[in-house]
Amino acid sequence: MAATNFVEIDGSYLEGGGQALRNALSLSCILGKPVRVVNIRANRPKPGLSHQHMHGVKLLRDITNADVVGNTMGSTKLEFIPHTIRSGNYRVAVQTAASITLVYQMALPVLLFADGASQVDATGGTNVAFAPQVEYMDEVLLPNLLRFGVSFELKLLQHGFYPRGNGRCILDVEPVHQVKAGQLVKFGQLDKVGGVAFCAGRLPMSIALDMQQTARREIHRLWPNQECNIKPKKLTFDVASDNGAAILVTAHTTTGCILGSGAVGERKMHGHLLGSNAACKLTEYVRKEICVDAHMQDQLIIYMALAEGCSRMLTGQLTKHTRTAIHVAEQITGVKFEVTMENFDKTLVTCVGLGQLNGLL
Ligand SMILES: Nc1ncnc2c1ncn2[C@@H]1O[C@H](COP(=O)(O)OP(=O)(O)OP(=O)(O)O)[C@@H](O)[C@H]1O
Repeated sequence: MAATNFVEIDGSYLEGGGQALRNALSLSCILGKPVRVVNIRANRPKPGLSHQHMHGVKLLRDITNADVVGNTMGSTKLEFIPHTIRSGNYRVAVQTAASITLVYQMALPVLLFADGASQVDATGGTNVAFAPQVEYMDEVLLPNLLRFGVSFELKLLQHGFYPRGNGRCILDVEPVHQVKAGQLVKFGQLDKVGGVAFCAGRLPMSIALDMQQTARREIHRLWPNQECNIKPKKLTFDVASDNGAAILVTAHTTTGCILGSGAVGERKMHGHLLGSNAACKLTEYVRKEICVDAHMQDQLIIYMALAEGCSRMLTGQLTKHTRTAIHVAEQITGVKFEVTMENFDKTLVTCVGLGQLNGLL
């Protein structure tokens, strides 16, 4: 039997987190290229695969009927040989608070290249630290992806927080013929500030109000007359049974840019700190007049690499996550990203994508 020709990705490069694995496997499925990822999450306190990554790998294995070696807890090496992408209804049951959105981050680009509509019903964490909150995926990622001709529908049925999880979402994805090049370079002017500040379980409504009011004060300190519609909420028991608190603040510009900034409460819930953290980051983006926020940067790289034509995004300084995503995308797709400093704190990222066609439609 002929030896498999793997593209080898070093998971310890730059950020050294799970995102290199997620991007590598998504691209592997879309391009039909076997990949081997070594040194997985080498820069994390507990290196190797954790629940979220294992569930993500299993989901991509199911979607592409892949041959997989090394998908075990703590594994630092994985070999993945994908076959044809199949549309369908998939279920991911994470028993911990591992992030549902990170599992979706892996599956969404792949399902765009399937032969029909798909659904992924997932349980796990919906609002956890170091991952996009479900609200961010819906209110920030979705409108940014619409610029690339990509859409999805996300239903949040149950919130899930650290440590128990138990959240549940359903993601519906329609396939595309091709991803379009996205243009995210004109900031225009700040139009609206919105968002949500919520708490759940035994936490009092005062925490949600604290987050909302502190965030609003921070926005008004810079722009006293700015409309600022952050909704405070106490979630009802039927949609959130455990204690949890989180905020997402969004800025919408006159040219249609949407930037987001969030914070999730951990053991001690200080509403004013969560509110000011989220709002301060957002005001920094708006003051710089960038079109793509610090977390959206790395999440758009895979779409820029796959798109037909030249995509451009104007953002702040590149994060390590973004530089890692660029490195992985360049290695697997062969496309080249160009990064130019516009100012000392603004960066223009350009990429002529692969123009990957969905051969199954
Ligand atoms: N507050 C946030 N809002 C939106 N997206 C976020 C936020 N925090 C992290 N992310 C995104 O979540 C992803 C995390 O990637 P990372 O490689 O750190 O994950 P991981 O290694 O799987 O997790 P871990 O940090 O547990 O090792 C990145 O795409 C990052 O942009």
